[in-house]
Amino acid sequence: MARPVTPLGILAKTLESIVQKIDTTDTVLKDELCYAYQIASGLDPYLEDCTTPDSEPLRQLVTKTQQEEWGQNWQKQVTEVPLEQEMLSGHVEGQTLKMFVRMTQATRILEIGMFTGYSALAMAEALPEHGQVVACEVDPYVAQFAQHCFDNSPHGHKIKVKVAPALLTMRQLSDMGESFDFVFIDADKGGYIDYFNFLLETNLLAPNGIICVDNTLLQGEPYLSEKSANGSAIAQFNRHVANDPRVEQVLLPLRDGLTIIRRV
Ligand SMILES: C[S@@+](CC[C@H](N)C(=O)[O-])C[C@H]1O[C@@H](n2cnc3c(N)ncnc32)[C@H](O)[C@@H]1O
Repeated sequence: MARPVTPLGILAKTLESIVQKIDTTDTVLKDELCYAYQIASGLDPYLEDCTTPDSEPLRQLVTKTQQEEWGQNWQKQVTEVPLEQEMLSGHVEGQTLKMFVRMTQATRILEIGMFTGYSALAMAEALPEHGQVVACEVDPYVAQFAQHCFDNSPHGHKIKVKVAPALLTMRQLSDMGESFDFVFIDADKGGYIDYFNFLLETNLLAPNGIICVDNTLLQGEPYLSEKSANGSAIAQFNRHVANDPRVEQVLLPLRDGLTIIRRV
């Protein structure tokens, strides 16, 4: 069972715990807490319900990702980095990315951080036949896992996987004169500022290109006083983008935060 990894999911879980524990004769307080819990816990299922369902290959990819023993894989050194099922972005975010690709009519997509390939495949589904997703992933095992899932989809052939640290792949792509009209950043949080700067300072982001960045709310940490290393990295990234006159951006409270960025 996946643990909550979004500000809303954590809020709902916390309210649930309070509602279960509260021992009071104050029925007004109890009713208010139950109301707050219902509002918080009902939102995600409602969003899921009102959003176009995933394709069968995406559903199978999710199930396969949930069934994999990621903790054991890391202990047994099957994977080179620690991975967990919660990394997968999921239905509403996947459909959002797919919608953005259609809206921007992007044909060249760069993904930085692929994991089992959920977001790469969701975006590929929105591409025309000649479109391409170049997906950067540092871990060879999960890259192969994703490739098996892509092979089960009629859109999988549009995805080209590059197994290496993303910045290395980005340098190679830039040297080859490649550029992308849609970029999804969803890898190591400490690398976000470098990825962002590199995209803006090279030809890699096409002149009217869009960058989408995941986890920019990182479980609420950027606006809370206690931060993990990833929380601090995201807080710094968000400040960096907000202070950068080269871009305009909006941080959407979708799942764990999704920032949309364009050059001005
Ligand atoms: C949050 S997951 C990506 C989830 C995926 N985009 C999705 O929506 O399902 C982050 C992935 O980035 C990969 N990663 C971490 N650091 C990286 C790096 N420096 N270069 C490339 N990939 C990296 C991790 O191995 C992991 O698979």
